[in-house]
Amino acid sequence: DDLNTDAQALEALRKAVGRSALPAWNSSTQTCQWQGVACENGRVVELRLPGAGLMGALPSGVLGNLTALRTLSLRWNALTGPIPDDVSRMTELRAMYFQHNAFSGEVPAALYALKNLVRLNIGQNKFSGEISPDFNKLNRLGSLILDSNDFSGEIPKLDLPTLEQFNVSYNKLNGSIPRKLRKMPKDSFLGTGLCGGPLGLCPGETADTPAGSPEGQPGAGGAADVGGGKKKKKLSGGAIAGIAIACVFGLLLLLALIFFLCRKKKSGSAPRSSTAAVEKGRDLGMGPLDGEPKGQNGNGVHGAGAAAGAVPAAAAAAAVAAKSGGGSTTGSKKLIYFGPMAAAPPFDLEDLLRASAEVLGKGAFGTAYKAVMESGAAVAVKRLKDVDLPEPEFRERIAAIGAVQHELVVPLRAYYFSKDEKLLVYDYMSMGSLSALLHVCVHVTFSWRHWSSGRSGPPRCSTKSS
Ligand SMILES: Nc1ncnc2c1ncn2[C@@H]1O[C@H](COP(=O)(O)OP(=O)(O)OP(=O)(O)O)[C@@H](O)[C@H]1O
Repeated sequence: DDLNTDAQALEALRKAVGRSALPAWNSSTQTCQWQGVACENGRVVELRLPGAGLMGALPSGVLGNLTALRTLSLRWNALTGPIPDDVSRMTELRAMYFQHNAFSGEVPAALYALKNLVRLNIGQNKFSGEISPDFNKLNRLGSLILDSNDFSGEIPKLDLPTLEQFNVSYNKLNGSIPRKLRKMPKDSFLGTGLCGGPLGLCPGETADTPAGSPEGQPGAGGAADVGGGKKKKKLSGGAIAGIAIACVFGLLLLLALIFFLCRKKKSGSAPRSSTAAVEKGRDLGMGPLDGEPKGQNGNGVHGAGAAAGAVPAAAAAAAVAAKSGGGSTTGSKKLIYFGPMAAAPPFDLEDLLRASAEVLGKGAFGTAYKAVMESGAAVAVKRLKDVDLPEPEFRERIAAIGAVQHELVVPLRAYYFSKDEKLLVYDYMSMGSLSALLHVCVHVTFSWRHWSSGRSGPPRCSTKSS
């Protein structure tokens, strides 16, 4: 490997393709001074013969002897045939410019041995076959120009980290542009059947297909999947709206279900007591049996509208009791009377069931109702709550109360007992509550003049002034 060897190679090249084009190359002049030749350290390092009128096929075993060559430019000539295999010996080659010739055949495997190649331009020739993935071996390439040839098939996955210029335009290529090449401009791929990247979406590809996926997209012309990537489809706006509506609807349904279950649990967990019976009465549409006292001002005074909203509360309670099978222990489902009334009961349970009722007041042991029966007779019914005595004991205690006879004690006339319902029936006292009279009239509207005038009868209240 010396200049002499280089000179012989150049002379052989001239004879093969430039006999008429390179008359100045003769032995009378220094090799390094020949047209297009540049030397360095006694070796030919550059051969530039662009548009020199070279014709024919490159001879084998010639270029390979230029082992120090770094730049080989034979562009714009009429060179034909394949690139000879011995180019692999030009291991120092940095730049190869073969564009605008008529080279043909496949790119020889020998070319991929030129590891130092930075610029390779074999565009505008007649090269054919597929673009080899072996171009990846030329990992110093900054420029790879393959345009205007007869390359076919798909572009292989090329991963050339320093590649800045790439052109495969006007070849018979198809399929998807590989991921790493999609950054190249559109001009790099014109006149091909390629898709993706700067050329727009491939069939079946969506706008948000990640950069890593295109290699997996089917190419135009039914090309096979070359990358094994996965399609990732974006949800449409309609689908997102549908999902959102479904979520809201599902949430509402869930809330409704929870609400329903809570209510069911609440009603289901209530103890089977008079309170439960009241709730049952409500469920039966009997009205507010155990709410705020109606027709009463909170101190036991029956107001003008006392009867408003009257409901068959006691009757309802009794009915509930009867329905609940509460009389099972007695089997009678009857009112039990005391004293002389026991012989000739003025009304029975049925009458009480049909009576309309209004709440008089609530005490510690239950609620008192005024029950007015169809006959017009009125009684006060105390509906006991939380009294959980066995029937014999209850009867015994009530009998003791029923036996009390005193002019200052409201007589207990009858009672009803069942497991879930216990009613005490008293005479109805129509004069109102002493407590109310004391608290409202005495402190607020009691008239001393009225009192001192010596008029008879109870002091009257002025609801207006109170
Ligand atoms: N027999 C009756 N006639 C007229 N009104 C009555 C009668 N019994 C009770 N009331 C009215 O009903 C209110 C409540 O009576 P209730 O007996 O429930 O009160 P309480 O004695 O405080 O109750 P508890 O003994 O359960 O604590 C009374 O303040 C009164 O106004």
